[in-house]
Amino acid sequence: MELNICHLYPDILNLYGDRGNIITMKRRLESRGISVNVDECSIGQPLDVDKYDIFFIGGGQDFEQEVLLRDLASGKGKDICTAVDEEKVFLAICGGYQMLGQYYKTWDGVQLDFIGAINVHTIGAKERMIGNYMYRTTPESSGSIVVGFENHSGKTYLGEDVAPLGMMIKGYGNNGEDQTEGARYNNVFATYSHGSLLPKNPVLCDFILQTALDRRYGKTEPLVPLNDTLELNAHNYMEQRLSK
Ligand SMILES: NC(=O)CC[C@H](N)C(=O)O
Repeated sequence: MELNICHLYPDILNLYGDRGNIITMKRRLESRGISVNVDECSIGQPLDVDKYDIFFIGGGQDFEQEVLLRDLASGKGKDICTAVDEEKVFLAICGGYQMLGQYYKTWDGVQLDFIGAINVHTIGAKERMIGNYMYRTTPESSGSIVVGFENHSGKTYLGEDVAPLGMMIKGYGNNGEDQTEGARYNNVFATYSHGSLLPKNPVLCDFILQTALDRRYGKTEPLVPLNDTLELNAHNYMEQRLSK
């Protein structure tokens, strides 16, 4: 088996080492003998939607998000919507999550009209939501505890047809108001978790990989377990700290 991963806008949306999620997916697949190809697609480069099983979009500041608008409007936004409708797997972080939504109105009143691949919108607040945080994903998204780090001014609100990725245990999540965190629509997994999302949360990582394999090959054998001692040490340390 093999999976093809597309890293969208790696040179623009690249906060807090979000790229580590791609390294983790690749390593965890290759450890099971599954080949992985990773391509990058940025501004001005055509996107061949059919070629990919997983799309990854990292986080970025308001400025970088604005830089992308023209490229998205020139056709890539539509291509991304097609991929979402075709139930391709997406992992989108923070600014990349907001970009999949309808729009982002920044705290200083600038409206960025995004692609509407998922029915969410984001309104910037003056006070940023920053810190280590923790949530439990819904059963449809692995039902596991996720530890992470969030840093955003945007408050995201989910539309009717979009489920949360999880429910908050500690921290702000989507908006600091309704206890939801992230979004799940078709095979889109969107979250505010930066940096070490998949390295520290191997259960969620394998769930996402299994989803991509099942979509491409039909129902596949469960992924064989790996030795996750280090990953779970890091996970459990944060979980304990955040439980206090
Ligand atoms: N960390 C990020 O990706 C930031 C996203 C967005 N610019 C915000 O502040 O809400």
